[in-house]
Amino acid sequence: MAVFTSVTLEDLNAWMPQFPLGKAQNIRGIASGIENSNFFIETEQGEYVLTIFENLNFQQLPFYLKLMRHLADKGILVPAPVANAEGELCVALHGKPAAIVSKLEGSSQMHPQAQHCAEVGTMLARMHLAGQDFSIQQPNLRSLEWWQATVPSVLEFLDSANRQLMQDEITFQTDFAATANYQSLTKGPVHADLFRNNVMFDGERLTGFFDFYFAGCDAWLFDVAVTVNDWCIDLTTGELDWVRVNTMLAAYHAVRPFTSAESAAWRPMLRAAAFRFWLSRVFDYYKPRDAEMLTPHDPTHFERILRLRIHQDLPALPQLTEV
Ligand SMILES: Nc1ncnc2c1ncn2[C@@H]1O[C@H](COP(=O)(O)OP(=O)(O)OP(=O)(O)O)[C@@H](O)[C@H]1O
Ligand SMILES: N[C@@H](CCO)C(=O)O
Repeated sequence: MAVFTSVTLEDLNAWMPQFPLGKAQNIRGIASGIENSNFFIETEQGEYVLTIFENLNFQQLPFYLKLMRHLADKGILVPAPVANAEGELCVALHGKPAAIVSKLEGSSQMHPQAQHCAEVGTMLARMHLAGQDFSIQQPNLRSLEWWQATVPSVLEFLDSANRQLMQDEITFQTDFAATANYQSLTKGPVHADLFRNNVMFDGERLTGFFDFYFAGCDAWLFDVAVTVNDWCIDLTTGELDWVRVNTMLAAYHAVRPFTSAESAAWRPMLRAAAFRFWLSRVFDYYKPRDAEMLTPHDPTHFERILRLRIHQDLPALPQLTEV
């Protein structure tokens, strides 16, 4: 179970008076998740989620929590962090940063149909637009700089074909990031990890995006590519399902039209999105932070997706019709 730091009801009630939620009546550890310790808590004001951050620090967290607050205030369906009496969203618990956020209704849709992809595409575009006037800048901490620093540390664990693929791709992505095409892409706060397990649905109704702790300022198209690479594929082969891709892209485009620069960058960005998760999964697999507690994700899944995105035919991004 992914609770690295345990919290009893007594611990919680000693800490809770600073929040306007009354007494906590129950606390339950959440088994899924590999980054943080998460709990459902029942308070006099209803159910909330308590997260203890195992890897992020007090300097990094205001970006994520204030972004969620900003988006929630603009009507984007995301968990709303609760401030304490001093107006702080992030407060130490057992010496680690912790936050309370609202609990989303519903559950993850692990077998999405086109309709679910449309809902995700629409909310993603709305989220990008709503984040435009967010004032805090923090880079995506899992982008090019992290890739460049991390690749050398994992090459020794790969066979020669994968070592070659990883070296070729980091070179390709370094060159791509230096192009005028890449530089001209619209950037802003992105979720950067919008997988099926980070979105809640109640039937076909999307009830929220969550787990913003890989968010950062990056190209909006990177967010679209990460999302397509998880929501619109056959999970066993990594192949794109063109109906789901086209439905998600059309829904996004109807809210925030894609630019011609984004069309030109689509394939490199799908590759970047696959590479990011191949690398982080290889890293977590071979260099786990705590080997006993983490159940690493399968790295070969994204190696397969990266190989496909380099060569396969791709559905084009929708374009504005010229008049
Ligand atoms: N605001 C929320 N509302 C409802 N459920 C939530 C909320 N936040 C987290 N959960 C539940 O807790 C589980 C774990 O949360 P989360 O995915 O954020 O953990 P994590 O450790 O960051 O995991 P990972 O990085 O592996 O996705 C989710 O799958 C979801 O069931
Ligand atoms: N979504 C990531 C896990 C970290 O959030 C993955 O599937 O590798």
